[in-house]
Amino acid sequence: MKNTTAHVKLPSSATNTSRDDETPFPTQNQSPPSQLPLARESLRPITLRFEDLAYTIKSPSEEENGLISPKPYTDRILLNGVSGVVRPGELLAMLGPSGSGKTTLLTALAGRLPGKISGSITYSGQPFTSSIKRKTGFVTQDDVLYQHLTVIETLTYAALLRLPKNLTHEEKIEQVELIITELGLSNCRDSIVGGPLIRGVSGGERKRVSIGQEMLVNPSLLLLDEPTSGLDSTTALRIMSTLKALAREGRSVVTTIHQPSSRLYWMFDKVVVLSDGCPIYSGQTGQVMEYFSSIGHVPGFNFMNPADFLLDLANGNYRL
Ligand SMILES: Nc1ncnc2c1ncn2[C@@H]1O[C@H](COP(=O)(O)OP(=O)(O)OP(=O)(O)O)[C@@H](O)[C@H]1O
Repeated sequence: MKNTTAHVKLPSSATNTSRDDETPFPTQNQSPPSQLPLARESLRPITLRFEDLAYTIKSPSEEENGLISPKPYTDRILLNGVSGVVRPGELLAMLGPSGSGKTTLLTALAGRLPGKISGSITYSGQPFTSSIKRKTGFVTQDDVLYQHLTVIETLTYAALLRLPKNLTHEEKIEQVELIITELGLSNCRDSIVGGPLIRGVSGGERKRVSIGQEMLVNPSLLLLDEPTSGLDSTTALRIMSTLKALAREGRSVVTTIHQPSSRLYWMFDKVVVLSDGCPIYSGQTGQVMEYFSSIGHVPGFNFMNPADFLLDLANGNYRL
Protein backbone atom coordinates (compact mmCIF):
# COMPACT_ATOMS: atom_id res chain seq x y z
CA MET A 1 0.00 0.00 0.00
CA LYS A 2 1.25 3.42 -0.80
CA ASN A 3 0.49 6.34 1.46
CA THR A 4 -0.94 9.12 -0.66
CA THR A 5 -1.99 11.49 2.12
CA ALA A 6 0.24 14.44 2.94
CA HIS A 7 2.46 13.57 5.83
CA VAL A 8 4.62 15.45 8.25
CA LYS A 9 7.77 16.18 6.28
CA LEU A 10 10.49 17.35 8.56
CA PRO A 11 13.55 19.11 7.25
CA SER A 12 16.58 16.86 7.71
CA SER A 13 18.00 19.30 10.23
CA ALA A 14 14.87 18.87 12.32
CA THR A 15 14.96 15.10 12.27
CA ASN A 16 16.11 13.97 15.66
CA THR A 17 19.14 11.73 15.35
CA SER A 18 20.18 10.49 18.78
CA ARG A 19 21.73 13.26 20.76
CA ASP A 20 23.82 10.80 22.73
CA ASP A 21 25.04 8.90 19.67
CA GLU A 22 28.52 8.61 21.03
CA THR A 23 27.49 7.10 24.37
CA PRO A 24 27.96 3.34 24.16
CA PHE A 25 25.16 1.27 25.65
CA PRO A 26 26.19 -0.82 28.67
CA THR A 27 26.35 -4.45 27.58
CA GLN A 28 26.68 -7.64 29.50
CA ASN A 29 30.04 -8.14 27.77
CA GLN A 30 31.49 -5.86 30.39
CA SER A 31 30.48 -8.27 33.17
CA PRO A 32 29.14 -11.79 32.56
CA PRO A 33 30.30 -13.27 29.23
CA SER A 34 27.92 -14.08 26.38
CA GLN A 35 25.78 -17.19 26.78
CA LEU A 36 26.34 -18.13 23.16
CA PRO A 37 30.01 -18.65 22.50
CA LEU A 38 30.41 -20.00 18.95
CA ALA A 39 32.70 -22.78 20.11
CA ARG A 40 34.26 -20.35 22.56
CA GLU A 41 34.68 -17.56 20.03
CA SER A 42 33.65 -14.20 21.49
CA LEU A 43 31.47 -11.62 19.79
CA ARG A 44 33.13 -8.91 17.74
CA PRO A 45 30.89 -5.89 18.35
CA ILE A 46 29.64 -4.00 15.30
CA THR A 47 28.44 -0.41 15.31
CA LEU A 48 26.07 -0.01 12.39
CA ARG A 49 25.83 3.51 11.05
CA PHE A 50 23.73 4.61 8.08
CA GLU A 51 23.72 8.14 6.81
CA ASP A 52 21.51 9.92 4.31
CA LEU A 53 20.46 6.71 2.55
CA ALA A 54 18.51 7.08 -0.65
CA TYR A 55 17.28 4.32 -2.94
CA THR A 56 15.40 4.69 -6.20
CA ILE A 57 14.05 2.01 -8.51
CA LYS A 58 12.71 2.13 -12.05
CA SER A 59 9.07 1.18 -12.13
CA PRO A 60 6.82 0.82 -15.22
CA SER A 61 5.07 4.10 -16.05
CA GLU A 62 1.34 4.25 -15.50
CA GLU A 63 -1.13 5.52 -18.09
CA GLU A 64 -2.20 9.14 -17.64
CA ASN A 65 -5.70 10.12 -18.79
CA GLY A 66 -5.81 6.95 -20.87
CA LEU A 67 -2.58 7.88 -22.69
CA ILE A 68 0.50 5.71 -22.61
CA SER A 69 3.40 7.58 -21.05
CA PRO A 70 6.24 8.43 -23.47
CA LYS A 71 8.72 7.03 -20.93
CA PRO A 72 8.35 3.29 -20.31
CA TYR A 73 9.84 3.63 -16.82
CA THR A 74 9.72 6.27 -14.13
CA ASP A 75 11.92 6.67 -11.07
CA ARG A 76 10.32 5.68 -7.80
CA ILE A 77 11.98 6.77 -4.56
CA LEU A 78 11.80 4.05 -1.91
CA LEU A 79 14.18 5.60 0.63
CA ASN A 80 15.09 9.22 1.04
CA GLY A 81 17.57 10.71 3.51
CA VAL A 82 17.43 7.97 6.15
CA SER A 83 20.07 8.06 8.90
CA GLY A 84 20.66 6.29 12.17
CA VAL A 85 23.11 4.39 14.31
CA VAL A 86 22.85 1.22 16.34
CA ARG A 87 25.58 0.21 18.74
CA PRO A 88 26.43 -3.09 20.35
CA GLY A 89 23.92 -3.68 23.14
CA GLU A 90 21.16 -1.68 21.46
CA LEU A 91 17.82 -2.74 20.01
CA LEU A 92 16.59 -0.45 17.23
CA ALA A 93 13.08 -0.71 15.77
CA MET A 94 11.93 0.55 12.40
CA LEU A 95 8.33 1.70 12.46
CA GLY A 96 6.08 2.95 9.72
CA PRO A 97 2.91 2.18 7.78
CA SER A 98 2.78 -0.69 5.32
CA GLY A 99 4.82 0.23 2.23
CA SER A 100 6.82 2.96 4.01
CA GLY A 101 10.16 1.27 3.25
CA LYS A 102 11.02 -0.69 6.43
CA THR A 103 11.94 -3.94 4.65
CA THR A 104 13.82 -2.02 1.96
CA LEU A 105 15.89 -0.26 4.63
CA LEU A 106 16.53 -3.50 6.54
CA THR A 107 17.57 -5.27 3.32
CA ALA A 108 19.94 -2.39 2.55
CA LEU A 109 21.52 -2.72 6.01
CA ALA A 110 21.94 -6.46 5.40
CA GLY A 111 23.91 -5.67 2.23
CA ARG A 112 21.33 -7.44 0.10
CA LEU A 113 19.62 -4.64 -1.78
CA PRO A 114 20.28 -4.80 -5.55
CA GLY A 115 21.25 -1.65 -7.44
CA LYS A 116 22.78 1.54 -6.23
CA ILE A 117 22.11 3.00 -2.81
CA SER A 118 23.37 6.50 -2.19
CA GLY A 119 24.56 7.64 1.23
CA SER A 120 26.73 5.48 3.42
CA ILE A 121 26.36 2.33 5.50
CA THR A 122 29.31 1.38 7.67
CA TYR A 123 29.93 -1.50 10.05
CA SER A 124 32.32 -0.28 12.75
CA GLY A 125 33.59 2.20 10.20
CA GLN A 126 34.11 -0.40 7.45
CA PRO A 127 32.07 -1.05 4.30
CA PHE A 128 30.09 -4.29 3.90
CA THR A 129 32.48 -7.20 3.36
CA SER A 130 32.25 -10.98 3.37
CA SER A 131 33.61 -10.90 6.93
CA ILE A 132 30.72 -8.61 8.01
CA LYS A 133 28.31 -10.86 6.13
CA ARG A 134 29.51 -13.83 8.20
CA LYS A 135 28.83 -11.88 11.39
CA THR A 136 25.35 -10.78 10.29
CA GLY A 137 22.15 -12.72 10.88
CA PHE A 138 19.14 -11.84 8.71
CA VAL A 139 15.71 -13.21 9.64
CA THR A 140 13.26 -12.59 6.80
CA GLN A 141 9.52 -12.11 7.14
CA ASP A 142 8.61 -15.32 5.29
CA ASP A 143 10.81 -17.96 6.82
CA VAL A 144 11.47 -21.10 4.82
CA LEU A 145 11.58 -24.15 7.07
CA TYR A 146 11.14 -27.83 6.20
CA GLN A 147 7.79 -28.77 7.64
CA HIS A 148 8.64 -32.44 8.30
CA LEU A 149 11.75 -31.77 10.39
CA THR A 150 11.68 -31.37 14.15
CA VAL A 151 13.06 -28.26 15.83
CA ILE A 152 16.29 -30.00 16.85
CA GLU A 153 16.70 -31.53 13.36
CA THR A 154 16.15 -28.14 11.71
CA LEU A 155 18.80 -26.46 13.84
CA THR A 156 21.21 -29.40 13.60
CA TYR A 157 21.05 -29.43 9.79
CA ALA A 158 21.56 -25.67 9.73
CA ALA A 159 24.54 -26.03 12.09
CA LEU A 160 26.14 -28.76 9.98
CA LEU A 161 25.68 -26.67 6.84
CA ARG A 162 26.61 -23.25 8.18
CA LEU A 163 29.16 -23.61 10.93
CA PRO A 164 32.83 -23.48 9.96
CA LYS A 165 34.65 -26.70 9.04
CA ASN A 166 37.21 -26.23 11.80
CA LEU A 167 34.54 -27.02 14.42
CA THR A 168 34.04 -30.66 15.35
CA HIS A 169 30.67 -32.37 15.01
CA GLU A 170 30.34 -32.30 18.81
CA GLU A 171 31.03 -28.57 18.95
CA LYS A 172 28.35 -27.92 16.34
CA ILE A 173 25.82 -29.96 18.32
CA GLU A 174 26.88 -28.10 21.47
CA GLN A 175 26.10 -24.83 19.69
CA VAL A 176 22.63 -26.13 18.74
CA GLU A 177 21.94 -27.12 22.35
CA LEU A 178 22.98 -23.68 23.60
CA ILE A 179 20.59 -22.02 21.16
CA ILE A 180 17.70 -24.29 22.09
CA THR A 181 18.18 -23.32 25.73
CA GLU A 182 18.80 -19.62 25.00
CA LEU A 183 15.68 -19.30 22.86
CA GLY A 184 13.43 -21.31 25.19
CA LEU A 185 12.80 -24.10 22.67
CA SER A 186 13.51 -27.04 25.01
CA ASN A 187 9.83 -28.00 25.38
CA CYS A 188 9.28 -28.32 21.64
CA ARG A 189 12.71 -29.59 20.58
CA ASP A 190 11.28 -32.88 19.27
CA SER A 191 8.11 -31.42 17.70
CA ILE A 192 7.92 -31.08 13.96
CA VAL A 193 8.06 -27.54 12.62
CA GLY A 194 4.97 -28.08 10.46
CA GLY A 195 3.48 -25.84 7.80
CA PRO A 196 0.23 -24.90 6.07
CA LEU A 197 -0.94 -28.52 5.81
CA ILE A 198 0.72 -30.16 8.79
CA ARG A 199 0.19 -28.89 12.32
CA GLY A 200 3.53 -28.22 13.98
CA VAL A 201 4.99 -25.86 16.55
CA SER A 202 3.23 -22.60 17.42
CA GLY A 203 3.81 -19.37 15.50
CA GLY A 204 6.02 -17.96 18.26
CA GLU A 205 8.10 -21.14 18.45
CA ARG A 206 8.44 -21.16 14.68
CA LYS A 207 9.75 -17.58 14.75
CA ARG A 208 12.25 -18.57 17.44
CA VAL A 209 13.44 -21.47 15.25
CA SER A 210 14.05 -18.96 12.43
CA ILE A 211 15.93 -16.69 14.82
CA GLY A 212 17.83 -19.75 16.08
CA GLN A 213 19.02 -20.60 12.56
CA GLU A 214 20.63 -17.16 12.38
CA MET A 215 21.92 -17.33 15.96
CA LEU A 216 23.93 -20.43 15.13
CA VAL A 217 26.70 -18.36 13.63
CA ASN A 218 26.72 -16.15 16.73
CA PRO A 219 26.07 -12.94 14.78
CA SER A 220 27.28 -9.60 16.09
CA LEU A 221 24.62 -7.87 14.00
CA LEU A 222 21.10 -9.31 13.94
CA LEU A 223 18.51 -7.96 11.50
CA LEU A 224 14.90 -9.16 11.66
CA ASP A 225 11.93 -8.41 9.45
CA GLU A 226 8.64 -8.39 11.38
CA PRO A 227 9.58 -11.09 13.92
CA THR A 228 6.32 -10.56 15.81
CA SER A 229 3.85 -10.41 12.94
CA GLY A 230 0.84 -12.65 13.41
CA LEU A 231 1.66 -13.33 17.07
CA ASP A 232 -0.44 -12.49 20.12
CA SER A 233 0.87 -9.70 22.32
CA THR A 234 2.25 -12.00 25.04
CA THR A 235 4.19 -14.12 22.55
CA ALA A 236 5.36 -10.97 20.76
CA LEU A 237 6.60 -9.64 24.10
CA ARG A 238 8.46 -12.90 24.75
CA ILE A 239 10.18 -12.75 21.33
CA MET A 240 11.13 -9.11 21.87
CA SER A 241 12.49 -9.91 25.35
CA THR A 242 14.67 -12.57 23.72
CA LEU A 243 15.92 -10.04 21.15
CA LYS A 244 16.62 -7.51 23.87
CA ALA A 245 18.61 -10.11 25.83
CA LEU A 246 20.58 -10.98 22.67
CA ALA A 247 21.33 -7.28 22.22
CA ARG A 248 22.41 -6.86 25.82
CA GLU A 249 24.97 -9.61 25.30
CA GLY A 250 26.79 -7.21 22.99
CA ARG A 251 24.98 -7.54 19.67
CA SER A 252 23.52 -4.77 17.56
CA VAL A 253 19.90 -5.73 16.85
CA VAL A 254 17.62 -4.08 14.29
CA THR A 255 14.02 -5.12 13.77
CA THR A 256 11.11 -3.91 11.69
CA ILE A 257 7.76 -3.94 13.43
CA HIS A 258 4.27 -3.06 12.31
CA GLN A 259 2.12 -2.06 15.23
CA PRO A 260 3.86 -2.61 18.59
CA SER A 261 1.94 -2.42 21.84
CA SER A 262 3.23 0.23 24.24
CA ARG A 263 4.89 -2.50 26.33
CA LEU A 264 6.82 -3.59 23.24
CA TYR A 265 7.56 -0.03 22.23
CA TRP A 266 9.31 0.73 25.52
CA MET A 267 11.64 -2.21 25.02
CA PHE A 268 13.34 -0.50 22.08
CA ASP A 269 16.37 1.66 22.73
CA LYS A 270 16.00 3.56 19.46
CA VAL A 271 13.42 3.97 16.72
CA VAL A 272 13.48 5.02 13.10
CA VAL A 273 10.04 6.10 11.89
CA LEU A 274 9.48 6.07 8.13
CA SER A 275 6.76 7.72 6.12
CA ASP A 276 6.81 7.06 2.37
CA GLY A 277 10.54 6.27 2.55
CA CYS A 278 11.38 9.47 4.46
CA PRO A 279 12.40 9.49 8.12
CA ILE A 280 10.23 11.55 10.43
CA TYR A 281 12.24 10.50 13.50
CA SER A 282 15.47 8.66 14.15
CA GLY A 283 16.81 8.55 17.66
CA GLN A 284 16.23 7.50 21.25
CA THR A 285 12.85 5.94 22.04
CA GLY A 286 12.49 7.92 25.26
CA GLN A 287 12.83 11.29 23.51
CA VAL A 288 10.16 10.81 20.84
CA MET A 289 7.25 12.52 22.60
CA GLU A 290 9.39 15.40 23.83
CA TYR A 291 10.73 15.92 20.32
CA PHE A 292 7.33 15.95 18.61
CA SER A 293 5.77 18.14 21.26
CA SER A 294 8.65 20.61 20.73
CA ILE A 295 7.55 20.98 17.11
CA GLY A 296 3.85 21.19 17.90
CA HIS A 297 2.63 17.59 17.70
CA VAL A 298 0.95 16.12 20.76
CA PRO A 299 -1.20 12.99 21.04
CA GLY A 300 -4.96 13.45 21.03
CA PHE A 301 -5.33 11.99 24.52
CA ASN A 302 -3.16 11.15 27.53
CA PHE A 303 -1.53 7.73 27.85
CA MET A 304 -1.68 7.09 24.10
CA ASN A 305 0.60 4.30 22.93
CA PRO A 306 3.59 6.24 21.49
CA ALA A 307 3.78 3.73 18.61
CA ASP A 308 0.16 4.54 17.62
CA PHE A 309 0.99 8.24 17.80
CA LEU A 310 4.05 7.75 15.56
CA LEU A 311 2.07 5.71 13.04
CA ASP A 312 -0.62 8.41 12.97
CA LEU A 313 2.10 10.97 12.27
CA ALA A 314 3.67 8.79 9.58
CA ASN A 315 0.23 8.36 7.99
CA GLY A 316 -0.30 12.12 7.93
CA ASN A 317 -3.05 12.13 10.56
CA TYR A 318 -1.50 15.06 12.43
CA ARG A 319 -0.65 18.37 10.84
CA LEU A 320 1.14 21.44 12.08
N1 LIG B 1 11.73 -4.32 -6.23
C1 LIG B 1 10.68 -3.53 -6.11
N2 LIG B 1 9.97 -3.16 -7.21
C2 LIG B 1 8.92 -2.34 -7.09
N3 LIG B 1 8.47 -1.83 -5.93
C3 LIG B 1 9.11 -2.19 -4.83
C4 LIG B 1 10.26 -3.05 -4.84
N4 LIG B 1 10.70 -3.21 -3.58
C5 LIG B 1 9.86 -2.49 -2.81
N5 LIG B 1 8.92 -1.88 -3.55
C6 LIG B 1 7.89 -0.97 -3.06
O1 LIG B 1 8.51 -0.10 -2.14
C7 LIG B 1 7.63 0.24 -1.09
C8 LIG B 1 8.29 -0.09 0.24
O2 LIG B 1 8.31 -1.51 0.38
P1 LIG B 1 8.76 -2.20 1.73
O3 LIG B 1 8.57 -3.67 1.58
O4 LIG B 1 10.12 -1.73 2.08
O5 LIG B 1 7.72 -1.59 2.76
P2 LIG B 1 7.41 -2.00 4.27
O6 LIG B 1 7.37 -0.75 5.06
O7 LIG B 1 8.35 -3.06 4.72
O8 LIG B 1 5.95 -2.62 4.12
P3 LIG B 1 5.21 -3.79 4.97
O9 LIG B 1 5.06 -3.25 6.36
O10 LIG B 1 3.89 -3.91 4.27
O11 LIG B 1 6.05 -5.03 4.89
C9 LIG B 1 6.35 -0.53 -1.34
O12 LIG B 1 5.42 0.34 -1.95
C10 LIG B 1 6.78 -1.64 -2.28
O13 LIG B 1 5.72 -2.03 -3.11
